[in-house]
Amino acid sequence: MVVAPAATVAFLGPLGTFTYQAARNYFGVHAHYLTQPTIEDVFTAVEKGTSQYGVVPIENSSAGTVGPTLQRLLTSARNFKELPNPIYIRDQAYLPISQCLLSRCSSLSDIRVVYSHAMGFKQCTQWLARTLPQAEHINVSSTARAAELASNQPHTAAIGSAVCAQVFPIQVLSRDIQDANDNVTRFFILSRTPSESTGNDQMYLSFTVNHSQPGSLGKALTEFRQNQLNLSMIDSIPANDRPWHYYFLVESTGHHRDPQAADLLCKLRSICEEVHVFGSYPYRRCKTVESSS
Ligand SMILES: O=C(O)C(=O)C[C@]1(C(=O)O)C=C[C@@H](O)C=C1
Repeated sequence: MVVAPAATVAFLGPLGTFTYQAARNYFGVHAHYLTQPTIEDVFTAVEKGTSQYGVVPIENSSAGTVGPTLQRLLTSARNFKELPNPIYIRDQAYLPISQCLLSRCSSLSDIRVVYSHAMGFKQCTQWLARTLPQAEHINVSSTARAAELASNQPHTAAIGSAVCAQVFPIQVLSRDIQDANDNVTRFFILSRTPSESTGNDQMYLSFTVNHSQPGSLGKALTEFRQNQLNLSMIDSIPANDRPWHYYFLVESTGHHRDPQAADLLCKLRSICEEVHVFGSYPYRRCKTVESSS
């Protein structure tokens, strides 16, 4: 019997991050997990072939898009031709997020410093202002890294998952401290091979336009409507080599190899600059507290 080798999966570490939980839910217990210090390193591991797959957060239902993921997607698009192995987004996964306050302190009044990932702080802004107004906030690379730091230092706490209390010597002081009831993060699954069309997909792409031409962005977006493709997300990132020039990152229905989407891409290439497809992936509906009630 030939046993298929376990998939290798790079994720934002250390163990205990929400990204790790999303990766475990998606790839299961038998995959080989490779912890990475930053989101950028997850991309690099897939590009270099150190890992078959990568898992990165893309957006949170209350705190919005994850800047480092957008930025790194764009870097890989701009270096596409030089990359030995271009990467594709090939699937997506959702994870409900319950943020906890984790600490070695037994009382909230002993806490002077709180560590977390920027997205963790954003999700708990009101709770922190109400409960720990005295505490300094320090951004670190992930919520589990925050828990690791707080587990080694007195008078500190971390915002992160309850899972961190199983990984580091730290206790859960408060649970569900996020401001929104329905708190969900969406993750992209990266690989060096694109996915096949399923007939019900979404795709993610970037382009830039001639900013001196009035209506150039409007014209590009109208093409999606004319091809019956429904837009679900649009972000803009400043081009660091051209002040006041932007890249637009757009998600819509469709698979880039389907006729309607291929026709759209053809039109976009004729009216926009630097059109790049990051990949297509099956459309998945996210179950929220609201939609299930
Ligand atoms: O720091 C973590 O635990 C992560 O997995 C990153 C991340 C994010 O970037 O959004 C993932 C889910 C939560 O929204 C908070 C943080």
